Parts: sequence; structure tokens; C-alpha cells
Amino acid sequence: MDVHRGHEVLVDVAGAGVRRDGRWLVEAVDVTIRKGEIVTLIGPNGSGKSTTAKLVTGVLKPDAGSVSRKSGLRIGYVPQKLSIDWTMPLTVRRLMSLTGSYPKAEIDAALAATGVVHLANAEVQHLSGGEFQRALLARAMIRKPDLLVLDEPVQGVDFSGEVALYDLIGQIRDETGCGILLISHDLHVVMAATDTVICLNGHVCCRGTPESVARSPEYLSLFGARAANALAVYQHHHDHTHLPDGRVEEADGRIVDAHEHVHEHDHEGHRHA
Ligand SMILES: Nc1ncnc2c1ncn2[C@@H]1O[C@H](COP(=O)(O)OP(=O)(O)OP(=O)(O)O)[C@@H](O)[C@H]1O
Repeated sequence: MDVHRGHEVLVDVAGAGVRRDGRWLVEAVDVTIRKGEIVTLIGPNGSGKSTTAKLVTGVLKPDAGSVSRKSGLRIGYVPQKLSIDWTMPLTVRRLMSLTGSYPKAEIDAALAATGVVHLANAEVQHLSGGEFQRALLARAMIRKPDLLVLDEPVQGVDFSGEVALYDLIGQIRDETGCGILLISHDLHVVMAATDTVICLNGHVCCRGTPESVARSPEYLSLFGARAANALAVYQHHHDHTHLPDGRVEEADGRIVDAHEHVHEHDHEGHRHA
């Protein structure tokens, strides 16, 4: 299903190539990202995911083909690595102001939107992997981007944290209508809300919905027989969400303290102490 087809095009990369030292790092790459669309780039190490993302953001210019961006396009970028001097104390609030100055209320609103406003005065060094990614997301969202580019948003995050982060990214798309480009360095995991997966291998190997890519002969021949069952697509089977501050959001939207939340497991419902 592509509900976003026909929506405004934010970035169009057409037949683009990048050449360095006499070799094509990527060649003949087509990527279109529309408003409200989630596009995920997957591919083996060195297959050109970061290079393609740099073409999208404009950090790199193509040596072949073309890249066009909606005029005035605002991009929020969450990098794979941050060059921060970790020996210096840095609060989350200060992290938010490193690349621009914003009123306190705006910073708090951005941190609240990603579920970490209670950590505004915490030191970045002490955050968990998931909390850090949420702080980085808030930092990208405060620019009110039309396009959010996330280079491996779930690194350093455990499985349940990954599900929660992917939920949050889907929610950001639903609420703001921005386009999202995700780079997944974990080949076999793609969030279910992804509209289009583009599988790279120096060129576009295959593309489509997560389900169609997992079944495509190109994907299978690139990653071998084991890949047949390996592309895990996050589904949303859970009926409640554990919020980062320890409270629980029920399916009907009620927010309750963890001790008030009843887990209904297959065997029996029980109340956590
Ligand atoms: N500035 C550069 N000059 C020469 N080669 C480069 C340059 N930047 C990247 N490369 C090479 O281009 C290829 C694609 O790199 P890229 O970082 O886009 O891959 P990737 O898919 O993001 O990889 P990974 O999953 O390992 O992060 C690699 O072989 C890399 O060594």
C-alpha cells in the first residue's frame, strides 16, 4: 500500500552516481521521498547507504545524474556518530542548543515529544542508548524539518527499546507529516511503517514494500538462502507502550503508573507489584 503516492515530492535522486578514486561508490541510484513517506535504505557494509543519504541531504554532489530538492526544504539529521568531547559535562538541554539557540519552552516541548523531558538536566554521558537516541531525535525535530534523515536510529538500543523507538518515529511521521529517510545498518530489520525499502549494493538491488523486498529474488540472491526468513518486519502487536519515564500508555491512550498497569499474558492476567 502506498498511501503517500501523489504527495508532494521532497527530494528526487535520479540516476545519481558518486565517483571517487576512479570507482563508482554508487551508480544509477533513484530515490524519491515524498511528504509523509518513510523510506528505509538497507544493504551490506560499504554498499552505499551513507553515500546515498549524503546525496539526499546535499552533503555530496552527484558526479552523474541529478538530485532535486523542494525549495526551502528543511532537513533534520540524526548522524550515526556525534563528535562530542565526552570528557566535558554536557546536559541534554545544552545538547539541544549546540546547533542553534531556542527558547526553553521550545526545547522542553521537543524533549517532551520524544519522551525525555524528564531528562533535560541529566548529563548526556549518563543516558541509556534509547534515551540518547530520543535526545538526538528531539534535537533534529526542533528545527521543524520537512525531512528527517536518521542514520541507524536504534544503535545501542535493546529489542524492546527498538520497538518503542520505531513506534515513536512512526508517530512523528503521523503527527508532523514530515518525510523520513532511515538508514538501517542492521540488514534484517525494517520497521513495519516503512512505505518503501530500497536495498543497495552499489546500485539499487531491489525496492518495494518491506514484504515484497523480503520475497524478491534480488534480495535473496544478495543475502543468500538464510535471508529468506530473515527480514524481520516490526509489527505492532502490543496493546500498550512502556514510556521512557516508567509509566505505561494503554491502548486507549490512558497513561498509568507501571504498578497500575495489568499485563494480560497468554497464561493469565496479573498485576505487577
Ligand atoms: N570519500 C570517499 N572516498 C573514497 N571512497 C569512499 C568515500 N566515502 C565512502 N567511500 C567508499 O564508498 C563505499 C560506500 O560507503 P558508504 O559509507 O556509503 O557505505 P554504507 O552502506 O553506508 O556502509 P556501512 O553499512 O558500512 O556504514 C565504501 O566502499 C567506502 O569505503
